[in-house]
Amino acid sequence: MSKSAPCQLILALDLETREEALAMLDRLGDSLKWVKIGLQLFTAYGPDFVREIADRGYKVFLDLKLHDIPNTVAKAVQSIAALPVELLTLHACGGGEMLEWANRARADYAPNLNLLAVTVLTSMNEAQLRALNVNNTPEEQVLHLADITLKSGVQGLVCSSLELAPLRARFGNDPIIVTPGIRPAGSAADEQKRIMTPAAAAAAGSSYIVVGRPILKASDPAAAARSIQADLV
Ligand SMILES: O=c1ccn([C@@H]2O[C@H](COP(=O)(O)O)[C@@H](O)[C@H]2O)c(=O)[nH]1
Repeated sequence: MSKSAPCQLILALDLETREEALAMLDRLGDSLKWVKIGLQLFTAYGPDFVREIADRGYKVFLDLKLHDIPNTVAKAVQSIAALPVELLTLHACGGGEMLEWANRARADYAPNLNLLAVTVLTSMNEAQLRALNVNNTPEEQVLHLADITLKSGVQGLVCSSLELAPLRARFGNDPIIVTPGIRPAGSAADEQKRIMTPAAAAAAGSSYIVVGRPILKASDPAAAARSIQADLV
């Protein structure tokens, strides 16, 4: 088992406009290395926005959560291979075949890209899984989907920090594990249900924590980001 690298902060740049997003990055300064572009800004501004963020020197995590038939997902990965993206998400629920096709497209067209399979969304709890006829606990379901994902050859997982300990115990330090659902102590409750503090997530073995609103909505976003980063070392 290789030694785990230090946990890093990824900013979820979930804002309405390109101008707001760039102004936020200007406020946050140099210490931020990773930016996650999600559905909100990608659907508004597309590949040009991805290039613009990468041109500013950030590493880009493109969070599109692809979920379709294997051929369609593999072709999307092929298209994304032309972009300066380091991490890309797809849904583990698409199944092993979809994940294998996506990973083959990655290997053929973008060997430096890492794919991450989203297991159980951090906004979901056991009751919500039951409503979908999934009778596993979130932890059991994450481990089940992680087995399928890692057998497919995909490089990493997205899950909540609550599942880090059992995942690291089963799969070791090699898989990239990215954990959203990060809330500093004292944060107000919202739709994120499986949450952890930055320090606890880093200690539990997260490769990258993803943080959006606790930074974006802070009165001083740069101070909020600095305080989270200080908790990771
Ligand atoms: O299970 C998941 C997968 C992705 N996300 C994304 O992470 C950020 C979290 O933002 P916050 O404002 O810190 O809640 C957001 O972009 C989600 O799309 C997730 O939360 N959970």
